[in-house]
Amino acid sequence: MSRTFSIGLIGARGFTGRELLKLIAGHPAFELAFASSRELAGTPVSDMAPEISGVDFEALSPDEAAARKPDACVLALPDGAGAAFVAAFEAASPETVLVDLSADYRFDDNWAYGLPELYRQREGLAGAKRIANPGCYATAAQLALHPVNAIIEDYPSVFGVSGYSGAGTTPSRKNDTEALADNLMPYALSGHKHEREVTRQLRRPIAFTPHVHPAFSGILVTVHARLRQPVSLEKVSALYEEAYAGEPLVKVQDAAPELKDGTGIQGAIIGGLTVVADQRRLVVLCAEDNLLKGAAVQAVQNLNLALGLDELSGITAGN
Ligand SMILES: NC(=O)C1=CN([C@@H]2O[C@H](COP(=O)(O)OP(=O)(O)OC[C@H]3O[C@@H](n4cnc5c(N)ncnc54)[C@H](OP(=O)(O)O)[C@@H]3O)[C@@H](O)[C@H]2O)C=CC1
Ligand SMILES: CC(=O)N[C@@H](CCC(=O)OP(=O)(O)O)C(=O)O
Repeated sequence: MSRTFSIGLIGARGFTGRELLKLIAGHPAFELAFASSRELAGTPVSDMAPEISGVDFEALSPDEAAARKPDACVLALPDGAGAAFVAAFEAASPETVLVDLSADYRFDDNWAYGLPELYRQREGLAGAKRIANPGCYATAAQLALHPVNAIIEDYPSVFGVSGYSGAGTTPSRKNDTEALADNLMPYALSGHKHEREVTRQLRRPIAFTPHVHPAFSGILVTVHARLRQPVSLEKVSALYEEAYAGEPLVKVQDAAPELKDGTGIQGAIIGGLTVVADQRRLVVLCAEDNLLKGAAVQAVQNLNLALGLDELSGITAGN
């Protein structure tokens, strides 16, 4: 009988929290230790995740959560809300693996940056104790750019669209379905946190503009990059095929993925590779689900690596 691992979840009522509940429930080696939600405290988790019985949501303080000493705890909280929980675990249960979904620790060298397909070795994700989960657009943009990062010039442009679930459960214009109806909503035209995040990881500036689309979830990024030297489409395609050959969650295809192709899948799709302008300009697209590869699925990959399990355990490999 292989060992099971106790997993705590803080922010379980959120859009990413809901997806994490489903993944934890379906994971062969995970057992939900607790699910924290202030609003839903006292109600059964099965109301949100029917696969999980016998557990109620709790409104746990940081100290109460840390005192439970789970093998791992996922923080699915808005930016800025996780620090008290991190401090409590550092004090009372430092051995607990922490995976944070917010942007709070992505720029902290003491936390591993958890995009396994690109950085599992560089970041030492296997056995890591503190893992910062990448942002949703940042995941798609890096999967699209990393294979050609050495042959492009600065300032690739990234046009991103995300479903409104990306804005979280706190009401805002970005998750206002009436404002979004028949609309496409640009925001953070420059300086978005994912611009800084991708720049830090790829060590090059990018020009990123996000937009919200009317559907609940689904991310599509369209990238334009200038090539240092003329490169044929065949050579560029070979770079992507090689980069993701052994990665079941990243599919490389010829056709440009549409938004819906990435919605609801656990991985990401790269496609639409185009080389124009005397072979000096590259176009590439990436589609994913902001709540899955953009958040919860990636968090499970990171939990698996941190706990010494197969990286895709509990995840249906591929798209
Ligand atoms: N949505 C997405 O597509 C993605 C989101 N992320 C990031 O993941 C994190 C979670 O995202 P998401 O699920 O959308 O967020 P939500 O806002 O939907 O959920 C967060 C939950 O945390 C709880 N919460 C809020 N503030 C506090 C607090 N101060 N203390 C304790 N609990 C609190 C709330 O539940 P309650 O009030 O019931 O306690 C809330 O429902 C965010 O940092 C987000 O930026 C990352 C990638 C993709
Ligand atoms: C539509 C929308 O609002 N999306 C969010 C991205 C969610 C996310 O990945 O945020 P973190 O980087 O904090 O994890 C945004 O642009 O801020």
